[in-house]
Formats: sequence, structure tokens, C-alpha cells
Amino acid sequence: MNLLQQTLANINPPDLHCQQLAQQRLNSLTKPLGSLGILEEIAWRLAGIQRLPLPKLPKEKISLVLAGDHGVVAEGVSAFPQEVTPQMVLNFLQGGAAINVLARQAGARVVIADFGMATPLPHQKHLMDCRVKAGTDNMAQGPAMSRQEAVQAIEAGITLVLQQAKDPLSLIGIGEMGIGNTTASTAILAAFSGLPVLELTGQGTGIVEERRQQKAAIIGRALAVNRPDATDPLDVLAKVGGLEIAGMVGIILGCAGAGTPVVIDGFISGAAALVAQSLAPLCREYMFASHLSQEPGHRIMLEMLGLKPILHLDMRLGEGTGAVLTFSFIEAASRIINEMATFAEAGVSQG
Ligand SMILES: O=C(O)c1ccc[n+]([C@@H]2O[C@H](COP(=O)([O-])O)[C@@H](O)[C@H]2O)c1
Ligand SMILES: Cc1cc2nc[nH]c2cc1C
Repeated sequence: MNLLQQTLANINPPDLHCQQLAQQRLNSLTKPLGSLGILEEIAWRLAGIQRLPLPKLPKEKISLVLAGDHGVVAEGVSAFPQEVTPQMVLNFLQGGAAINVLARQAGARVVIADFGMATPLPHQKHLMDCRVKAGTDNMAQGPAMSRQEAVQAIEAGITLVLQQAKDPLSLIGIGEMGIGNTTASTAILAAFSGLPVLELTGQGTGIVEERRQQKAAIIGRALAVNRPDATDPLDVLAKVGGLEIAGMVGIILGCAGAGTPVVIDGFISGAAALVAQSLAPLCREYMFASHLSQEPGHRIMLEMLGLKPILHLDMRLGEGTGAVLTFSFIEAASRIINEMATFAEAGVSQG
């Protein structure tokens, strides 16, 4: 068995008994029933994931940020040039990007990995080398990558979880950097949903309406040229996906296999989540959706995943920024269930 198959075989449902015990405790705490809304749902879901009636605060918070390039940028689908991918990776390594600031705020460690930028950076001590190839091929003309390359990138993502999150009580956030990756993510969503491409296509880094329509036409062409099989997630990922997207699929599967909660970020990690769910439906139980991105397809993606976004901040940055912002809400939910007094303990009358 290869690492992907082993990981898929390791994914179990969360512990329902621990979930129920957590729900009972939440109902006994000094507040009207259900009045802490989504925080309560986070607390009982975390109990099921950690297999503990009382979930623990994360031992370590980690933001895994994956970089990759996209051959389809040759079609003019992004507002920015491809060289921005390595330039931003250097910015991440120097601590000056939004993800660095928000991770410092959240007390999280940031890990940056190159899954296949078009031009590799000269050796950087703190950059993980998970390169599969020098960017994907142009999906408007043929498959973005081979099936083997997609599996290699997924397995590199699984390995990253095994190396970086040894304690299952860690909390993992995922994020990405890749000029052109909203095009790949939209194609993945269109392949799985069958919805009209124009409805799913957004502005990405900031293209104007005319270029958004051209971007939708290019995604339509990529789907027509490649004919991805929606019943075969690896086929969809290889034909119209991306290397960093495949890496995030691996991280999600790796976290689900290890029983570690994983927070997905915006539209691109959502596309990875769709592929992961399609490979292993149970892995959605280990995911938290951090925020609702401004990309129009993101709401549909989250509905397909059955996940509720915790934050609505009109963000569309990526990098894992929404995911790390959500860490404090997950910690807050864990504190609530552990630290609040019950009606009996506080001598408060129940309604
Ligand atoms: O996270 C999101 O929802 C999101 C929405 C739009 C753009 N992005 C980021 O912008 C880049 C992709 O945009 P584009 O226009 O080049 O496809 C990539 O680096 C993403 O991290 C991210
Ligand atoms: C500057 C910049 C920063 C980003 N971070 C994630 N995607 C990005 C795209 C651009 C263009």
C-alpha cells in the first residue's frame, strides 16, 4: 500500500460518544441552551475529533502555507504576474506578509513549503522542499499534471503533517500562494458541481469584469479539453488542479488520518477540501471552515462540504490568513466547555 492508500484506510469517524458527552456538558453550563451558537458546535466537534469528552486546548498551532505555480497564467487569467509567487514566498520567509502578522497574533508557527513554483528560489534554510515539478502545465491545452504527479504532491502533503504535527492535539491551518490558482480552484468546483462556470468565476487577485468573463471562457475550455471525471477525484485534481492544491489535499487527509483538526482557509483550500472529501467523505468531520471568501464559488463549495464558515470578513487574500484568525475561536470554544460553571455549581436556577 502506498502512503495515500494507507492514510485513506486510517480515517475513522470522530468519537460520537465523546461528542454526546460534550453536548450534555454544554447544555449544563450557565447560559440559555445553545446561546453560544457556533462556539458550542466547535466545542462538541472538537471533543469528537480529539476523542475526549472535554476537548483540550491545542498543544501547538501551525499554519502550513503551500506555494505552487500554474501554467494557465499564460492565458492572462490573473491580475498579477507569475513572479509574484516566489516574491511572496520570500516575504513569508522574512516575516512581512499578512500571514506572518496574523500568525504572530494567533501564537501560531508558520511553515512554508514549495510544492512547485515555476522558478525555484535559491536555497532557503526555512523553506520546505516538496517540489514535484516547475509549475503545472497549461490546463487550457491539456492536463495540468499527470495522475502520478498529483499523487506525489498529495503524499508530500501527508508527509508534511507527519513531520510537523507529531502531536494529534495540534491545530493545523492551511493556506497557499500561487498566482493563477483561483482559475484551477474554479475548474475543480465546476467539475464537481456541474454548475455554470461564469457563476463560479470571481475576480481572484482583482481582474475587471471583461477579464473575468475571459477567465470563465478559459476554464470552460480547460474542462472541454480535459473532460475531468467527477467520479474520480484524482482525475479532476490532475487535469485541472494545482500542485499546492494537491499538497493541501494531502494535509487534510493526513490530519483526518491522525485525528487532528484542520482549519481550511478560503477558495483555494476549499477546492482542496472538495477533492479530499471526494476521496474520503469522513475527512470533512475533521475540518473547520474559517471564513467566507469573496470568491463567488466559495459559498457553494462550503455548502457542498456541509461546513459553516465561522467568520465573515470580506477577505480574499489566501495565505492561510482566515484559518489562523479562526484559531482563537477554536481555543475560545475549548475554554468555554472546560472553564464555565454548570447551573448546579453556580447555584443558578434553570428555566
Ligand atoms: O483565499 C481566497 O479566497 C483567495 C481569493 C482570491 C485570491 N487569492 C490569492 O490570490 C492568488 C490567486 O489569485 P489569481 O487571481 O492569481 O488566481 C493566490 O495566491 C491566492 O492565495 C485567495
Ligand atoms: C501581493 C499578493 C499577495 C498574495 N497573497 C496571496 N496571494 C497573493 C497575491 C498577491 C498579488
